[in-house]
Amino acid sequence: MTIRAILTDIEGTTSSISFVKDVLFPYARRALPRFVAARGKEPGVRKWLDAVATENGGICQDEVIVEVLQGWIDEDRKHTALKALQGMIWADGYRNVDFTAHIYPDAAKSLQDWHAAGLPLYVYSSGSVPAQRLFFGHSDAGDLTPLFSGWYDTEMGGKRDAQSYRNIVESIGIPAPEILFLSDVVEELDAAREAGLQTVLIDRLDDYPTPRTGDATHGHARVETFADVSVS
Ligand SMILES: CSCCC(=O)C(=O)COP(=O)(O)O
Ligand SMILES: [Mg+2]
Repeated sequence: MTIRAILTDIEGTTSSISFVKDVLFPYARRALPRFVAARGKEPGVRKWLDAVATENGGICQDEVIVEVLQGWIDEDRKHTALKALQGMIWADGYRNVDFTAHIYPDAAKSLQDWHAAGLPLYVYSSGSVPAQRLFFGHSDAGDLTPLFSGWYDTEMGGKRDAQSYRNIVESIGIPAPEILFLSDVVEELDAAREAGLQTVLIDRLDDYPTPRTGDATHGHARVETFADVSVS
């Protein structure tokens, strides 16, 4: 089947897990108390803090909300409120050039080649859409945001839920069998396949030192870099 669009995950797929875990998450964890104290009253921030408070029995003190959020960072919770707040915090880091976002060179090259060939590219990540734009806007390969036609986060639903991919397919407007989804997580690929998308497991040896072969691939095509993703 022809591929007419590509949907890609970020962490573990275009970019290393260690950048997210060792740079982005600790930055957000450290900055959270000051960020909440400085901006906690802004409606766009308050709404997410209140969502966390409600989910935790109606906590009143911001200091406790911060502790809950820091616990979620430690657990790598993919919670929409946490992801939205992290995105706002990382904006400062990118602006101050405290870091640039890691992107595997093969991913940057293939994304550029596919875009040049006229293939629409989309992102689906647990990171919030603003965080995704910052990420690709300040990548090691420069500003890659012009390559993308659309951005999706967990406001479309969880990444292991087939309905999320149906929602994205409807938004993209291309039939599911003509969209290729790339991810490092087989459960995400399972959900995308259930929704009718084509799938490829990106199995990066830097992130997953033991190659996932046989049953561990759940029958998804497997490659180790974007250079081996076939789109024709
Ligand atoms: C683009 S924001 C940084 C990554 C992040 O917070 C995250 O949760 C990434 O999850 P993914 O769905 O891209 O594996
Ligand atoms: Mg991932």
